[in-house]
Amino acid sequence: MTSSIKIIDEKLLSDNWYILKKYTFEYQRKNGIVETQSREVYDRGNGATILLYNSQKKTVILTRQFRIPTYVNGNKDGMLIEACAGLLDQDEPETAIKRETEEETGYRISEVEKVFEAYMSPGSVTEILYFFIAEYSQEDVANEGGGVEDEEIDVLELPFEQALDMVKTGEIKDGKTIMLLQYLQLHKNF
Ligand SMILES: Nc1nc2c(ncn2[C@@H]2O[C@H](COP(=O)(O)OP(=O)(O)O[C@H]3O[C@H](CO)[C@@H](O)[C@H](O)[C@@H]3O)[C@@H](O)[C@H]2O)c(=O)[nH]1
Ligand SMILES: [Mg+2]
Repeated sequence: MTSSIKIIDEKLLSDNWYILKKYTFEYQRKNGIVETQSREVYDRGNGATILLYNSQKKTVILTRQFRIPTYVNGNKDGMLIEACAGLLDQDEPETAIKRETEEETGYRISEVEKVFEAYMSPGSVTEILYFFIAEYSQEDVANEGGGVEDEEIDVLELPFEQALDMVKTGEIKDGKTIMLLQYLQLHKNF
């Protein structure tokens, strides 16, 4: 299929933190008719996420932090359990995820395995998220984690089976985290 998109206007709605724009574009429908559409697009850069696992102990490392968007949409105390993740901030995905892993979880990991990449909210957010997994062990601890600046991140070490159960019960409700837990279940013979 050939794309025949023509951007005809790009209006900045907010650059208060990240960038929200309204795009007006010509889009050719399957029947050949060209119509003009407008969509709001939020650009907060690309990100990376990682699931740390220990094959011997059959455990994983997750994080817990306050997420205001979930609080205003039904998550009672706003706390969310997630795989470690962060924005790339101009780095390559592998460099960025090693940096975020050390900042958020305290583990300094040298070998990471990229498993896939995905648009996580393609109707409105530009972001591609790069997904990684890595083995961790006690020897990899470099600091106590918790994040940088005003971040307040708890580090959780959980039995893998318990984490999977928490997906079923709804205690884990974050898309990237569920994707990574299921990847591990499918591919790592856990
Ligand atoms: N002051 C201010 N700070 C903000 C704002 N938006 C984000 N921040 C702060 O910017 C920092 C970004 O931290 P990262 O660890 O780099 O990113 P993240 O928020 O964990 O994002 C990760 O998870 C997201 C949700 O799953 C992913 O969308 C994203 O790709 C990334 O993987 C956080 O401290 C966050 O509070 C804002 O509007 N104002
Ligand atoms: Mg983060």
